[in-house]
Amino acid sequence: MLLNIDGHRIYYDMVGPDSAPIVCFTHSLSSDGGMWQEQVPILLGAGFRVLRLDMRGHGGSDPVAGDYTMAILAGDVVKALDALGIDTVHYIGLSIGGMIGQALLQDHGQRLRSAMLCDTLPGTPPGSEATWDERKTAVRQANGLATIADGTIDRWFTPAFKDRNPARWRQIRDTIIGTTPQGFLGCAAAIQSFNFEDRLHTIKVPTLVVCGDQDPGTPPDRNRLIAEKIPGGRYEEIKNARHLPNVEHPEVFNPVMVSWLRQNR
Ligand SMILES: O=C(O)CCC(=O)CC(=O)O
Repeated sequence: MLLNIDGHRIYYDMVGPDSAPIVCFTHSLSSDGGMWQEQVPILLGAGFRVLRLDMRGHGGSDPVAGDYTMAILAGDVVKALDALGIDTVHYIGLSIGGMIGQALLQDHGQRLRSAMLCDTLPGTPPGSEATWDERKTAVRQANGLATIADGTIDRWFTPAFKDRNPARWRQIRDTIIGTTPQGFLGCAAAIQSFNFEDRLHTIKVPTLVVCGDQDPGTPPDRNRLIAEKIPGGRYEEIKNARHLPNVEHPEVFNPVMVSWLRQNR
């Protein structure tokens, strides 16, 4: 389904009973709401309603040209909630979804009942400018993400997972390649220019931070720091997982998620 937000269409998917508390998911850079498919049936079974939003230029959402900021991307989430008539949600975001989550926690905290931030960062890591410039150049030159897809998959999944579930990682690789260059470049610019570290202590919403123990791009120490700086923040690590622990080890991730949501229901 599509929502018109300021003239561009945002794709969303909402399932579950009208009266149930809503869990709102946002995804990582160059993925889409499909990265949460291992979580949806579990949440429906636990009595929640599930909303998945595709970021601009990702999945089924229209690309918008130019550089984005975390505030702009958080604004898309708030406008989508407004358009759907939703007051508050339990928020779960991974990677850039977790960065958008920090923007929401700081500037729109009244819309969140709880937050789960996964495999994310509190700010642009020092020294990462060149890495992001290289990825952006590769995407611009190829006018697409095909040339960065294999490197991305290797940061996202362990070799053991790739052996165990080739159909799933290939599906996610195809989603990476299907991401629009504008969506990737706009979001990459947002990742290159944000810093929430100094304001994390102002957050008042219950927050859990989760990270794969082998995540190379958004590593455990950066995630633990976010939990330490948020008053009452909690931290959990998923063993033997890289950047997408919800896909790599749903049998560990899902009980952590459901237990967290039940505590804050
Ligand atoms: O995946 C994201 O949303 C941004 C952070 C990132 O690039 C991590 C990675 O791909 O290793």
